[in-house]
Amino acid sequence: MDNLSMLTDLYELSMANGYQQTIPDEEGVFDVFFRKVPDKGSFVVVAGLQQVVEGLRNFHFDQSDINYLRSLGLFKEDFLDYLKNFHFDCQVSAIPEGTPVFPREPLLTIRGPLLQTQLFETMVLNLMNHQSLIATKARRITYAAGKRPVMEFGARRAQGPSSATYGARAAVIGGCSSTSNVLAAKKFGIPAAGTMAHAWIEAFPDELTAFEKWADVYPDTAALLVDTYDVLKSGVPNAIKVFKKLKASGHKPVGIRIDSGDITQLARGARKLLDDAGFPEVKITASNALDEHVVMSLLNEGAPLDNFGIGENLITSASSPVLSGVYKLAAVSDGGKLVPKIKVSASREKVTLPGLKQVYRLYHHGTKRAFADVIALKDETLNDQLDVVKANPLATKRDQFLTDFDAVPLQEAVLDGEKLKADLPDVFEIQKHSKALLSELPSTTQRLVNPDEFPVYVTHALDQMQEKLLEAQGK
Ligand SMILES: Nc1ncnc2c1ncn2[C@@H]1O[C@H](COP(=O)(O)OP(=O)(O)OP(=O)(O)O)[C@@H](O)[C@H]1O
Ligand SMILES: O=P(O)(O)OC[C@H]1O[C@H](OP(=O)(O)OP(=O)(O)O)[C@H](O)[C@@H]1O
Ligand SMILES: O=C(O)c1cccnc1
Repeated sequence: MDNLSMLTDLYELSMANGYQQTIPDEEGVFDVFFRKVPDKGSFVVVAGLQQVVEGLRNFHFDQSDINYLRSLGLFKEDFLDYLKNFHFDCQVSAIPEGTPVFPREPLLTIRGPLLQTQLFETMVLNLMNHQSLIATKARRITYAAGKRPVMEFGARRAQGPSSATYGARAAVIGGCSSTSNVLAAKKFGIPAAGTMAHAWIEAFPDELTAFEKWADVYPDTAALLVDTYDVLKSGVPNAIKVFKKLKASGHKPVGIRIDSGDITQLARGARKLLDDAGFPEVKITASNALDEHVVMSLLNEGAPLDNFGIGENLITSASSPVLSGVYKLAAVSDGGKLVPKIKVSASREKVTLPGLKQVYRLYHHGTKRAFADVIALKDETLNDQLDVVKANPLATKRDQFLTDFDAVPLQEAVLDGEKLKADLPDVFEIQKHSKALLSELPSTTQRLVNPDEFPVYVTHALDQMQEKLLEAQGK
């Protein structure tokens, strides 16, 4: 990945320069979390950690960066020297990619020299907000598609090259099976997949010739686009002619793609024509501005579809295009001792959780059925008789008592300085991990429309720490 150190908001550098002149030796702890799930869903599929780790390990400023920063006339030479000789010296712990996570949970925590930790905010949020957003959207779409593979087709509509490429990675984490984006396929070991465009059909004198020429070039992988002229009167009958020839010469016909019109009606008609011609194995792919709702609607209508190709609505998360993850200070050292901190806000909902923390997923004892998450102080041990408080300050009946559970910590150590402390699995391993954890959530939490909220609690100790800090602020 490119060096992203300069992809920062100016105020991070201004603060870091200021810390160096005022409290140069203090330590800081920052948490990444979000408050609102896109698309009124109940969870986010967290993603982007691998790029965060690469970004942090590769964090440096070259001479041209230093020259530019000097030209702003804001920074002391000592600070520019510090940046020039930058040496990453923080500890990072994080919830692994692919994990379904909930509002207010610390997804990633960075502890280290305050002026360093401050510098990472923009880059970390940029990477995690984007990939988590697209992984979450992809999970919604692939959930709607059930077992039918979804190909990611969005590169042409993504908001720029990096969104196309890292978006394809996130799409696979969220359940897509392949991508048309060759750069992403190469970079992340994703199967590269695709069919043909209307241009190919239009480039030949007629549709049948176009299909025949394609089949000559790709006899074993031909998936023919059948909607350039008329799906049922021309596209599918011509495809069948070509499939018959392919079969006669020992090849296996693969599929057709429908990219316009009423997909259910057209897929039904196409399926009948293919079956009647002796091609029940030929697969039907649908595309054309699909999203989770259209996919669900097509399948509810009984459309005989085998695959989906999905671009713009997936790669831009068009229906809900922002994940507002934040990076908030949880503690600062004072003379060597960490002091928990909160951000006090006019809105009670926005008050942050102080201190070093861990998130636990709670399972009914001896089962794989998750029923709640608990955010605790890092040095707490959770016993099996647990008084907790709902993490959402606006919730009613906040106090709860939990028992008879197994608690699994979610955050794990990832970096100690530049030293990697955790495995960074490949995208399909992450996808597998994600599916396994999703299957542990209640089905009512998993559904797309009006899902049940999954309870997230904080321990009494954490709640009390927050209350004390609020009182100290006169709140
Ligand atoms: N049976 C269906 N149920 C629900 N939505 C459908 C169905 N068939 C198609 N759609 C979706 O309806 C939307 C509009 O379809 P429409 O056929 O009007 O597309 P279009 O883009 O206007 O067609 P064209 O590509 O020919 O210009 C697309 O998102 C498409 O995926
Ligand atoms: O609709 P999406 O989910 O983004 O899927 C990708 C679309 O990209 C291609 O169309 P193209 O960009 O050539 O234009 P079109 O919309 O006119 O078919 C393809 O035929 C799909 O329709
Ligand atoms: O291969 C395809 O069919 C494809 C790729 C990108 C966009 N639309 C379609």
